[in-house]
Amino acid sequence: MSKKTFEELFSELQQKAATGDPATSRTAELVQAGVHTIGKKVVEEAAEVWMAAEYESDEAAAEEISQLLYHLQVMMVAKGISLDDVYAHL
Ligand SMILES: N=c1c2ncn([C@@H]3O[C@H](COP(=O)(O)OP(=O)(O)OP(=O)(O)O)[C@@H](O)[C@H]3O)c2ncn1[C@@H]1O[C@H](COP(=O)(O)O)[C@@H](O)[C@H]1O
Repeated sequence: MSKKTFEELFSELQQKAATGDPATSRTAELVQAGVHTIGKKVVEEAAEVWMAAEYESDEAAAEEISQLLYHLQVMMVAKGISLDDVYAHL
């Protein structure tokens, strides 16, 4: 299992969005597709978090949560929203 922090993933995604090939990078593909496509993935993953938390194992819920966090970060990158922009509201 790969392990990275929220901040490390965000840096990686910024790099992928800037220089990644949409044919091989999911992040570059999503950023190219745009906010509408990313928004649908955010909603889909949020629903999967809810279902996994209610009906599946903690491990399954954790995996769905990781996918939601990934798609939220992709949305941030696509919009040019930084970690500090979000942390300012926490
Ligand atoms: N953490 C993630 C990550 N989590 C989720 N996903 C994507 O989200 C998908 C999960 O959503 P679904 O189960 O709905 O997948 P799907 O049904 O195939 O999705 P659709 O194509 O139908 O929309 C996975 O198949 C991945 O494509 C991720 N894709 C990439 N990362 C990490 O992001 C970094 C950059 O990745 P690339 O941009 O692909 O190089 C790497 O460190 C990756 O590990």
